[in-house]
Amino acid sequence: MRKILELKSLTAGYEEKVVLKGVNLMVKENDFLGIIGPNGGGKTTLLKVILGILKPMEGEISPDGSERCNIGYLPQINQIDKKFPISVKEVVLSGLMSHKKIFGRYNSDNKQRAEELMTQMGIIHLKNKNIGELSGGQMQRVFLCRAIISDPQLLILDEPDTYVDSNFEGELYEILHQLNSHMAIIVVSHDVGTICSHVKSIACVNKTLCYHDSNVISQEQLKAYNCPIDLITHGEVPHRVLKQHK
Ligand SMILES: Nc1ncnc2c1ncn2[C@@H]1O[C@H](COP(=O)(O)OP(=O)(O)OP(=O)(O)O)[C@@H](O)[C@H]1O
Repeated sequence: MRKILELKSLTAGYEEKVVLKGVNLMVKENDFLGIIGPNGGGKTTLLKVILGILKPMEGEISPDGSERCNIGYLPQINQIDKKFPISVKEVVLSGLMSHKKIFGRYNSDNKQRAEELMTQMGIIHLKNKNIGELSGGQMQRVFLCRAIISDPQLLILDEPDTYVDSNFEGELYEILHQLNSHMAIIVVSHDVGTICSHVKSIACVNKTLCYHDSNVISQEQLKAYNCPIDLITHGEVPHRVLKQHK
């Protein structure tokens, strides 16, 4: 499997504050990696480094600069300015912004692809609405269309299950599995049970990164993670084993 991104001995943070230290991670085509970790553990910071928004303090990211693979990104919905006057259709097409000339127009193929994606996500009837008029779940679908319209090599989703009802959650992971046949996926989620039942590998991020080349993590392995977490497993045993009541 071809490598599309690698982080080596990476340290990253903000001004004097070190958030991530000694992080090593390799992403290969068709990987489906789930990132879990406590609040403030550094998951979003890791995504910012991968996206090239945040420069590492130390370490190496390869390929870098203009060589970086094409990345589609679904941000946390609460980070989006809902007052910005832009229609659903324009948001979806804006995922192609870096692929067209400045002031260039979207061509008919671009518009057709946007319509296909909006139909697939069940939001075609909203295409002329202003983004600020949508519910959180509808907005998730719009931004997912935007993230995949350029057919990226790597798709990154930051908490895609927020605002999403259980019907669409099933559909969402079905769509992600289809996309995973031709793109690598990294998904950050607090819904550990859901994420672990869909991904192929897991990274626990809490200042350092512990990588598990499987979607099963034992309690022993979680000790390295250094924070309380449910036991995640699949098959004969329940998906979550919660602590006993005292
Ligand atoms: N722009 C910033 N400037 C300074 N500190 C920041 C900045 N962004 C995040 N931090 C700090 O970095 C640490 C890691 O934040 P980050 O957002 O990466 O965590 P996270 O694992 O994504 O958390 P959550 O699960 O709450 O989304 C936190 O202590 C946070 O306060």
